[in-house]
Parts: sequence; structure tokens; C-alpha cells
Amino acid sequence: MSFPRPLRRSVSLSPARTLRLVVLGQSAVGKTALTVRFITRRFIGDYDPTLEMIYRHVAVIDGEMVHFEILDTAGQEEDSLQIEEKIKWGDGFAVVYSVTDRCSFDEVMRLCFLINHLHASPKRSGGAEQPPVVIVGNKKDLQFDRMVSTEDGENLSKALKLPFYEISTRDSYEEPVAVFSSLYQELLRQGHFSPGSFKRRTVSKLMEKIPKMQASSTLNSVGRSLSFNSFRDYIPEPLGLLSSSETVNKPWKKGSRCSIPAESTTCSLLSKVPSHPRPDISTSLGQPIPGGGKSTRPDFRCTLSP
Ligand SMILES: Nc1nc2c(ncn2[C@@H]2O[C@H](COP(=O)(O)OP(=O)(O)OP(=O)(O)O)[C@@H](O)[C@H]2O)c(=O)[nH]1
Repeated sequence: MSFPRPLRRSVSLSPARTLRLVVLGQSAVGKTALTVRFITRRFIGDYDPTLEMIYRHVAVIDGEMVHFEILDTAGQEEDSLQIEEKIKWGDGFAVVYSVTDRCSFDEVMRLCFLINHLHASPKRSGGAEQPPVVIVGNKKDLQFDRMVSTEDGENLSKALKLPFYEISTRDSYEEPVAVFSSLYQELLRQGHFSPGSFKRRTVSKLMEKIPKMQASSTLNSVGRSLSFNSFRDYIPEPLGLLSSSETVNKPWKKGSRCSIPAESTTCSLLSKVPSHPRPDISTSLGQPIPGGGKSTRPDFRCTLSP
């Protein structure tokens, strides 16, 4: 009597290490869409301003099971300490801009310097190695609204020596996957998963307040169309029951718009990293970045306060 042969497992059974990724960038560049596309394969076209959230997701990359914790940040922070805390929390970073929004592109450099400033340390594996960061130019499908050329993105990537992806989260699932996979690969290369590379993870009060969602189990099994409201359903009570007016005052509320100029609320961060060497991108990009990455966007936005 013959028995069926056991199925061969292609996925490694070695204990998976959690990878903490932070998705950064200005408001409305597509951070949530990118994150949700990666973990659900779906593109969410339209939804209300979302809550800041940590998505827990398990993916198989190159036959390895990888546990992701992805922090989808607010495009607009209440103060610089909060964004610093979130950057300190992460292992790898996707800094997103929209090719239709020049100001969001200008913001990339500032965020990259802040990440390097907060994470560059001789204790990192590989000595002087910088933390894994990818620059993501999103919404490339909106060709007629384009304000940032592919060349601009490539030049910035060369100047900062960081990988660059120009993608359409709307049109492609593979492109968002490539973004997150490349961060995983870079962390792998830097020895993040090697024995002894565990860093002691202290979680601040701020990070504890950010709701967490087990994305892989809930989103795949429910089988209903995804909208912002369906995400909200997954937020554990009492957070999921808050009305929009109540959520505005929460520290993890994503940015909302009001009538205070962006520069007054967002551009203080880089002043905290004045000593970091900055490449002369005015020559390498062929086009100066106004104010060294300072916001020039004509519209106004800030985070609503009580
Ligand atoms: N055409 C197009 N629209 C996109 C793409 N990615 C996101 N969007 C749209 O851009 C808008 C903003 O997307 P979000 O994912 O909410 O952007 P966000 O960066 O998370 O914004 P905040 O929550 O304000 O920080 C939504 O209407 C999305 O549907 C894309 O690749 N192409």
C-alpha cells in the first residue's frame, strides 16, 4: 500500500523575524493606498482621511515567511517629536511622493535626512551603513497632471544614494510589492535577520496608541469590497466606534486640512539636523530644490487641534 507523498514545503520554517517599516510622505501622496495594495492586493480608490495605523502582515518573499509591521503615517504631523518617535521605531522606510505634487517631492529629501540623522549610528550592522530607505514616486498613471519628471526622481535617488521606484499603486500590484521587497532585501543584506542582530525594542507611549490591524487574517478572509469604512470596522473598540469629530483630537489621527500654511507646521524638522552633510543637489539635479526641501506648496494644511 502506498501513501501519498507529503507535500514539500517551499516556505522556510525558521522563526520569522518581524520587520518594522514606516511609510512616510506628505498628505495624499498615496501612502495608505500603497500599504493597503501591498497587503490586500487591492487598490482603494476613495476613502475619508484615515487613521494612522500599524498593519501587521505576513508575506512570503523568496520562499521566506516575513512578518511585516507597517506604520502608515500621517502626512501631517502635530510636532516633530512625534515623527521622530515613529522614525526611531522603524527598521526600514518608504518615503513616498506623488509625481503630481512638486511639494511632496521636495519633502522627500528632508525626510531622508531626518531618517539618517536618527538612525545613523556606528552600532548599525556594517558600521557606517545607513538604514534602508527607498524613494517612491507614486501616481505615475496621472501623466497629464505630472509635475515631477522621472528624471527628477532618478537624480534625487542618485544624489541621496537611495533606491528609487516610480510606481502606480492604482495600476499595479507588482510595483508596490517591489518597494516592500526591496526594503526586506536590504535589511537582509545588512544582517538584520542574523543571530544577534535583535535590538531591544522599547515601545513608547505614542507608538502604543497607534491602532494595529492584523491585515493578513482579516482582509483576505472577509471577501467584501474594501473601503475606508471597512477598515474602520477592524479598528478595535472603542477606537472603531469613535465618530470623526472625536477622532480628530487623538494623537494618531491622520492629518486633516485647515487654513494654516504648511510651512509653519512641517518645516521645522530639518532644522534639527543641521550638521548632517547635505549633497549639493542643486547641481546634481540640474534644478534647485527650493529652500533645500522646504515646502512651496500653494495649498494650506495642518492638523486640526481641539
Ligand atoms: N491615480 C492614482 N491615484 C492614487 C494612486 N495612489 C493613491 N491614489 C489616490 O490618492 C489619494 C490619496 O491616497 P492616500 O492613500 O489616502 O494618501 P495618503 O498619503 O495616505 O494620504 P494621508 O492619509 O492624507 O496622509 C486617494 O484618492 C487615492 O485613491 C495612484 O497610483 N494613482
